[in-house]
Amino acid sequence: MSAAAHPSYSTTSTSTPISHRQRLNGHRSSSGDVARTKILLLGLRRAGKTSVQQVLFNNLPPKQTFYLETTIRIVKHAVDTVIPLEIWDCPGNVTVETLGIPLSQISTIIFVIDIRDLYNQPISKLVEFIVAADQENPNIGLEVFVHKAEKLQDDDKIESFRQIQERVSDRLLDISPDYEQIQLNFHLTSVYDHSLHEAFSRVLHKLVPTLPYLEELLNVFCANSQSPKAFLFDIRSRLYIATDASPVDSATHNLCCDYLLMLNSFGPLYKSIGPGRQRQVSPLTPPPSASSSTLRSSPSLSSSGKTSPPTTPTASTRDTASRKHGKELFYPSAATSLHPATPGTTLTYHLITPYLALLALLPTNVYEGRRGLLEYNVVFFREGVQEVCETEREARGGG
Ligand SMILES: Nc1nc2c(ncn2[C@@H]2O[C@H](COP(=O)(O)OP(=O)(O)OP(=O)(O)O)[C@@H](O)[C@H]2O)c(=O)[nH]1
Repeated sequence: MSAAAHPSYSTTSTSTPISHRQRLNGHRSSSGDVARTKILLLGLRRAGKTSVQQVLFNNLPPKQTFYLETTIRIVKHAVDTVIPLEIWDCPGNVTVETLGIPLSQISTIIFVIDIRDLYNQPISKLVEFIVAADQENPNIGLEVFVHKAEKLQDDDKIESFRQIQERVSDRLLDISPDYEQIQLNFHLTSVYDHSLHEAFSRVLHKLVPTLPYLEELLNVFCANSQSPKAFLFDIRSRLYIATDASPVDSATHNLCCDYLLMLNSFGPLYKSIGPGRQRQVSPLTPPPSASSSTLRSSPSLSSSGKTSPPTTPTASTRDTASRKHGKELFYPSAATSLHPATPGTTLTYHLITPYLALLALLPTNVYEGRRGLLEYNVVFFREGVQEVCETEREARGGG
């Protein structure tokens, strides 16, 4: 997707101590604008830290991570999503002492460990950070990405994953039996599949203070739209920020990720044709047209037994969105049919804020027959999310 359509993820180099700000899990960044939640990427040389950051937040194709140079000093990446993040890509030799700020200012440590590296060194370094974090900031999130997982066959993968967890836990227990209680989260990841996105999304969920409100908005949307699954995605990184209460199955998650990737790649082709004249985009399922007045006819698909006349999918969303976000916006909505056979499923995409999109599975008959009501529910959902984001921004001092 073109850089103009979304705020860019900027990079600054390290490393001045910055003032402490505990509220909302964030700390005012050195640029002075907004309190950013800090995430450290730690691990030995060549573990894959920069690859994780670049693939997620700079759209680097996984194969090109091969050409990344060694990180020699901390690089901070500002990422604007539902919460403002600052991701610190640290060199392999960084220690608690050379970090430049106390761990009390860090929200989460992600320790990246190569799955084939079962030896002493990475585990010692991880344990060193866990012990320091436990003393300085017991609330810190501790996440371990057991990375490059695609390199091993399934059985070896599971065995190595288990061994790494066991060794970390043994080393911690050698130091103190109290470490039995410590909350450490292990994830199998690879830049070559969706596991990295899924793992990082789960890390992010723990950092979003407004998550329960977003989940509730998604639950209401699903109930009123007969949707079996809906996600709120960060468009550019393709991380999901929240989902409804039904369980996430990887296949659905991966499908949504791939659809976003496709839209992001083709987005510029459909870009705005002029101020205030957004082009309707539904590349795979062209919408029937109708009056936007039908959008207001009933608040909920499920509460209406009748089929509403179909309506232009973005009649209201397009207007609201283009008013709010100006002419840079494109792709206000799109949809694709997943199973053409009846009853069929349709995957829909709706832009919610400049960074966030709603992706939802819908029965095709609902999508085709009750489009107006769907759009009505999207408008409610969008207003709710925008309000939550606004509150979050004000609390962090950015609004
Ligand atoms: N097979 C595989 N290789 C990966 C993966 N992620 C990263 N790599 C490779 O690992 C190597 C090191 O990646 P980097 O991202 O530079 O590692 P780093 O931890 O930032 O390294 P330093 O900057 O030296 O600390 C590169 O050749 C990447 O292509 C992965 O998921 N699978």
